Amino acid sequence: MTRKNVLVFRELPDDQMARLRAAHEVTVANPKRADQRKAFDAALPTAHGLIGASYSIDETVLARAPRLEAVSSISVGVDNYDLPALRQRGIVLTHTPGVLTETTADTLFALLIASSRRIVELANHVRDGQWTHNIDESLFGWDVHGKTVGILGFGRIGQAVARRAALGFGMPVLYHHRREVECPGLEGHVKAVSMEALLAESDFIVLALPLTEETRGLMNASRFAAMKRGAILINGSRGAVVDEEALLAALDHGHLRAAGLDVFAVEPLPQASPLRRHPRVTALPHIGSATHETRYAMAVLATDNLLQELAGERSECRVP
Ligand SMILES: NC(=O)c1ccc[n+]([C@@H]2O[C@H](COP(=O)([O-])OP(=O)(O)OC[C@H]3O[C@@H](n4cnc5c(N)ncnc54)[C@H](O)[C@@H]3O)[C@@H](O)[C@H]2O)c1
Ligand SMILES: O=C(O)[C@H](O)CO
Repeated sequence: MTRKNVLVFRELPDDQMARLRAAHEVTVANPKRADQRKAFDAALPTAHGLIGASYSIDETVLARAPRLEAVSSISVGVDNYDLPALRQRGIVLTHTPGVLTETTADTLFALLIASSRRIVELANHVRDGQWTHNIDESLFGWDVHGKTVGILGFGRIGQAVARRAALGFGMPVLYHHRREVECPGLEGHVKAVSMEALLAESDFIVLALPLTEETRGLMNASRFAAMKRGAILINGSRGAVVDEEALLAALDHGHLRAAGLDVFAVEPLPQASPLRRHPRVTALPHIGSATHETRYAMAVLATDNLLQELAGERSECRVP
């Protein structure tokens, strides 16, 4: 088989680097690091395959990559790729659905519990030496079990959150989708409703949507106003699905009780962002899938995808 040129943004686990090197010529260069930018720019014009995550691949990058055949994203979200530009050039894009579903759902459920039971705030209370007498009700949290959770983005991750909520915590689950979704094992626990009903009836709203032109800014001031008073927002999709200023206003007016956020419009979250220190925001550094096991599984799948595509085979993880 012809050896091709593969550009890797960041070192993969050793065994996956070895698989790539056995088949192809490999360059490692991270376009986001100033000290590696030159190497990236030098390798791009001859690259047949790219593999990595969270770097924006648009027309300006593609114009400098005339030999590119396949891009393997180590993520399920593909909002940082210019899909029409890739399609127009006949470049295949693959991603890593499925292998991160359960871990990401764990993270979102952890955020949900932490936000409602004030876990981070109260752990800091102990750490800061403030636990000098029994806490009073000013530090009580709110129940999770039995409350209603509304899920926007009822795909793999949304349904995995629903399973945790319904089967583990006795929570009725609402979702809003273009069509009714079959959920084996969850019959009687989940209900498809209108967007209005989901906003009005949910104690928690969990976002597990892709970022698209349709979902950008979906959670805006009027949707926050339509949410139940005292509800909690959990965002595990992409930051830009939420209007962050409107979210801050809804928290400050007291209409929303809290927010648990794994993703932000700008990442890393800028030092000046009020979301960093807001007393009712639990902010995580985009760790939905960040466990040793899951990141390894994502690297293996992304390597499989690229090796298949460069060998002229069709991977099962092509982005349609
Ligand atoms: N926080 C993290 O680290 C992390 C990890 C993995 C995925 N994600 C995000 O989660 C997203 C979902 O991943 P998934 O594997 O569950 O994808 P998926 O495709 O299985 O699910 C997404 C669901 O959203 C639905 N949807 C799309 N547009 C909608 C709209 N306007 N209104 C209502 N529903 C809509 C789709 O029909 C689909 O059912 C990814 O695209 C990514 O952005 C984040
Ligand atoms: O989309 C994904 O897979 C996660 O957000 C990691 O980038």
